[in-house]
Amino acid sequence: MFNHTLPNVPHYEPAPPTKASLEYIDLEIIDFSKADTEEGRAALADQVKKGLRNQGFLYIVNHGYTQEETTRMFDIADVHFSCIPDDEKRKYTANMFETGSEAGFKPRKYWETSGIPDHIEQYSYNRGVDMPEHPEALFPLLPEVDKLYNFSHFNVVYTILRLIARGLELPEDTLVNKHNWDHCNDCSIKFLKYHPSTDEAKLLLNGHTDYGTITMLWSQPVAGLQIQTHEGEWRWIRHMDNAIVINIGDAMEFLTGGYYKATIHRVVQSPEDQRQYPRLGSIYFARADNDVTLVPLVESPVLQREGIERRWDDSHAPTMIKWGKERVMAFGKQGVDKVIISGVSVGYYE
Ligand SMILES: O=C(O)CCC(=O)C(=O)O
Ligand SMILES: [Fe+2]
Repeated sequence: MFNHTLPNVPHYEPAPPTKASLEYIDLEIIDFSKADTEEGRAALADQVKKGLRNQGFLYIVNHGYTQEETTRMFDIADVHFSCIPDDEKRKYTANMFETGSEAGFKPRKYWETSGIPDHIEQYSYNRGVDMPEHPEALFPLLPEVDKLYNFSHFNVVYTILRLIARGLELPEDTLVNKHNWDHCNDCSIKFLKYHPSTDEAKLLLNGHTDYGTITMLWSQPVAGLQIQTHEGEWRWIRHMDNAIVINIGDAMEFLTGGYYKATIHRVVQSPEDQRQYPRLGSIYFARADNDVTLVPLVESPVLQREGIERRWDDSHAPTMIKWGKERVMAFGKQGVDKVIISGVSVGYYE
C-alpha cells in the first residue's frame, strides 16, 4: 500500500490505447486469485499447459499488484531515462558484447536492428538491486525496486513455476528449487524505453527468444510486441490494463526437453496513432541458478510419455550462466544473425 513518505517522482503519462485494428493473438488468461485452492491450482495448471503449448505466451491477472502500484512502477521506470544526466548514464553503461552482462545502461544505437541502429534505452538490474553501483538519482528508489524484485520472483515466478511443475506431474517445487533466491543467478529487472524515431525503421527489436526460464512483461498501451505462431505468422499482443504477459525462454525449453518451446517475438513500429509516443517497458527475467545445467527433467511422467528432444548430450549441456552470457554477447551485434552455442544454432529474426 501507498504512503506519502515515498520519494517524489514525476508522473509518467502513458500513451492512449491505439484505435488501429490489428491482428491480435488470443492468449490464455491466468487468474491468480484462483491459486489459493487445490481445485483452483489444478485448473490453472491445465490452463498454463494449454497456453504454453499453443502460444508460449499467457496473461496473468489478479496477481496482487494494484493499478496504483503498477502506475508508480512505470513512474519509477521512467526516472531511469528522464532524470539521469548523460554523463552518469555513460558511467554506468553495460559492456554487453564484451562481458555478456546487461547490468546497467544500454544507450541507443548500441544494437543494430535490421541494419539500422536501435532506438532503445534500457537499464537493467541483474540479480537484485545490490549491484556494486547505481547512479545517485536511483538511490531513493532502490527499496521500491527491491519490492518489485520480491513480488516478481516470489509471487509471480514461483507461482508459475509451481503450476508448470504440476502440469509436468513433478513435485510442485521441482522448478522453484532451481531458482533459489539465495544462490547466484542472473534474474533481472529491466526497464526500457523505445524513443520515437523519424527514420523508417519498421522493426524496433529483432525477433528473438528470451534466454532464461520465465519472462514477465508488464502490459503497456503502445502496441508493438508481436509473437510468431506455430504457423510462422506474426500476431500482435493486445494491451490489457494491469495484466502481466508471461512467456518462456530457451532455458525452459531445454529443461522440458522441447515440450514447451520458447516463442519467437519481436517489437515493430507502433500504429500511426501511437507513433509519436515513447514506449516504456518493465520486464522481469527469471533465470535458473547459474550452475543449473540445461538438461531435460527426465523424471517427468509427462515428458516420458510425450517424448524428449535432446539438444545436446547431458555431459555437454551448458549451464544457465554460460548460455545467458553467450546469448547477450551476440544479440544485436552488427552482422550477427546467428550464433552457435554449445553446438546449438540460435538465430535472430526479422
Ligand atoms: O518491449 C517489449 O515489449 C519486449 C521486449 C523483449 O522482448 C525483450 O527485451 O526481451
Ligand atoms: Fe524478449
